[in-house]
Amino acid sequence: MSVDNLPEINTIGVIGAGQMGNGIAHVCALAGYDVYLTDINEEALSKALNTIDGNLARQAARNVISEEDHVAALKRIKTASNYDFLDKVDLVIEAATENEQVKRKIFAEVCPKLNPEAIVATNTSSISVTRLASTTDRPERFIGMHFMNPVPLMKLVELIRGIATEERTFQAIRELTVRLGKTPTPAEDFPAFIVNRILLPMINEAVYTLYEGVGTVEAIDTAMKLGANHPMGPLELADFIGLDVCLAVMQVLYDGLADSKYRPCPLLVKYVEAGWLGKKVQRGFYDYRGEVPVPTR
Ligand SMILES: CC(=O)CC(=O)SCCNC(=O)CCNC(=O)[C@H](O)C(C)(C)COP(=O)(O)OP(=O)(O)OC[C@H]1O[C@@H](n2cnc3c(N)ncnc32)[C@H](O)[C@@H]1OP(=O)(O)O
Ligand SMILES: NC(=O)C1=CN([C@@H]2O[C@H](COP(=O)(O)OP(=O)(O)OC[C@H]3O[C@@H](n4cnc5c(N)ncnc54)[C@H](OP(=O)(O)O)[C@@H]3O)[C@@H](O)[C@H]2O)C=CC1
Repeated sequence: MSVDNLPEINTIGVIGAGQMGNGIAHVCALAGYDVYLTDINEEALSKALNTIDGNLARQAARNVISEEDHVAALKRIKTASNYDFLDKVDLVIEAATENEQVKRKIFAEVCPKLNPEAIVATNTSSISVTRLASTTDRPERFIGMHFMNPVPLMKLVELIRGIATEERTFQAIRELTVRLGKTPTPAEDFPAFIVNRILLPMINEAVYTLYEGVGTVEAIDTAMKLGANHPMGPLELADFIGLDVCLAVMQVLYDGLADSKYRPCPLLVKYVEAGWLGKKVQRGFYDYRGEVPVPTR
């Protein structure tokens, strides 16, 4: 459906400066948008800017972008430790922790400070967009915009309409996605959408395979890399995504679809309870503290 006079998007606020937030800020700034990046954790903000700088430098060194693009993109990103910038943005992309209560609290604080026309997008991996939208003052201008990790490299963005999402909101975010150099794919608003409905049960099954002693960490990852041509083994990928995110998605699938086939593996639960959340904390199915990753089982 074509919709005239789509809302103009020039300035974007990104909430949550973890691995996804920094990737989203990176691609938005590189595409010419002004970006405000915020997080409850000030340390996360400086770490995110360093990561973005490093990733842009790597792209420039490999001639994917020019050095001028690198410098200009970095200049377009402002970090903020409060929400004073919100009246300046046309779009907020929420990329905070995968926890419904955290996200609801963010929307409750953010929405009253936004321009009434501003769009709110969530990068949630699994949570109902309709339910999140219903907690805001703008379900018509609320949408799921699910980027893939690592954001600067992955081409896909799943777009998820909530039940009330207006067509012009969908089309504006679709157009933005294309301007970011990504391919949008619509997904219906059911638990974990498309990619994670398929990918996360595969990862959970890999953890069961480890739990039941069918293979070691190394054997399972080697088997799937060489036997199924996956770029990363499932346990390496779980560490890369974050084991907390993997568990949260499995829990949403298990609760939302009420089917025991989505039961999170107890070993995945144990790793999360230990705080061994994967690469971002240097330990998960591999220990990353040395020169090369060492399997932890
Ligand atoms: C959980 C959810 O809600 C949804 C999800 O995101 S699920 C996760 C989806 N993502 C995946 O499945 C990723 C699977 N892995 C891969 O595709 C690949 O391993 C990979 C693309 C991440 C890395 O590829 P690789 O060839 O092994 O790595 P490497 O050779 O080091 O890097 C390839 C390029 O990526 C760049 N790169 C690697 N990691 C990067 C990162 N985190 N950020 C930015 N750039 C990165 C490198 O600079 C390199 O660039 P050039 O090709 O220009 O040299
Ligand atoms: N990891 C992945 O591969 C993918 C993740 N996603 C989704 O993206 C979102 C972010 O995930 P990811 O980047 O991996 O997670 P991270 O844990 O790397 O980052 C989340 C960041 O959000 C911060 N945060 C927590 N509460 C608030 C708040 N109230 N206001 C602002 N910031 C807050 C966290 O701070 P602190 O650490 O101090 O709590 C942390 O810095 C999740 O919804 C996730 O499901 C989507 C696609 C892929």
